[in-house]
Amino acid sequence: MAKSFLSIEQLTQRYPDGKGGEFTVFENASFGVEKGEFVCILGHSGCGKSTIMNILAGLSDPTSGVVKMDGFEVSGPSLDRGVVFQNYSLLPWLTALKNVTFGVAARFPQWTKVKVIEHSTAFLAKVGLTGDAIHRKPSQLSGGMRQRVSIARAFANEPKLLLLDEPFGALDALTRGTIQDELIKVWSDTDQTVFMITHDIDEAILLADRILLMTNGPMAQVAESVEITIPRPRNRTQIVEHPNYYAIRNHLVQFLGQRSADLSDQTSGANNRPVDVRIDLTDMAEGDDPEPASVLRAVEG
Ligand SMILES: Nc1ncnc2c1ncn2[C@@H]1O[C@H](COP(=O)(O)OP(=O)(O)OP(=O)(O)O)[C@@H](O)[C@H]1O
Repeated sequence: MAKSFLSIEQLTQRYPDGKGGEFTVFENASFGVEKGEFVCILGHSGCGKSTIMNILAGLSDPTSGVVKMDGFEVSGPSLDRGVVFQNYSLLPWLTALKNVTFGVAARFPQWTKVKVIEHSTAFLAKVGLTGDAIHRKPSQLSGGMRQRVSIARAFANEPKLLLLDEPFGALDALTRGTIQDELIKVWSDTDQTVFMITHDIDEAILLADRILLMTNGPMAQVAESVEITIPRPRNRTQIVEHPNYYAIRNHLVQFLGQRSADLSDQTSGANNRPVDVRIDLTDMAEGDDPEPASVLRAVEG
């Protein structure tokens, strides 16, 4: 099997349990992400999503296992991997524009100052920030605007991989919807590879090419990789009318409501890969029996 652009190989994370022993967050987790893919990861609180993201970012080392990007082992943070956290993490003493140019100038040291500003301004505009707003400091911006700056900053650096850790978690539903649309727009313009943590099933279906489902911890597993068989461009109001929408949604709800617990705390094999799940009602002829078994094709990955 050809190696993926991002290859997570037999990742194990154990932590001290506070009683002299240790507990295993996940063991031998293995999966891949292809170049240009948008992958979301869903799972209950504490299953290890942020731990995986921190390892992918190079911010922490796993107990064992490796992550390879473009064939090279990830170790330590790098401008090749951009991270957007829920809490914005902007530099408070710099304006929105300077928060973006700061990273762009470091990423592209050969660029002129004018080019850095043009590039950064263009990315801020992609997320709806123009005019006076880009010269304000984070404390003078709303939460939604700050998160737009974070997203613009991350994309403007053109990292090979963008890691988004619940980037919309702190936003109200309306702002969240607008910024999700902007995120899709920037992503489709740039063809970045994105790995995103979310707790929101509908957000994941709207944004992702594929959703990874984690069982509950300890000993969590990335149990399934669910393909989102809904064509792009997707629109939040029309997507719900697609025949696959509720079939996929019900599958995810069922996993998180039941199977994530049923499958939890199981010892895992040496190479613990998710099962590929493809749900597509559109390739059924009219009059076919819409039994889940006939539309749900699970293939060992
Ligand atoms: N540095 C650490 N030391 C000890 N235990 C840790 C450490 N970091 C995380 N954990 C534990 O590892 C497990 C996984 O944590 P993690 O934050 O990755 O989960 P998560 O799926 O991202 O949760 P949430 O959705 O609530 O953010 C939890 O039980 C957590 O308490």
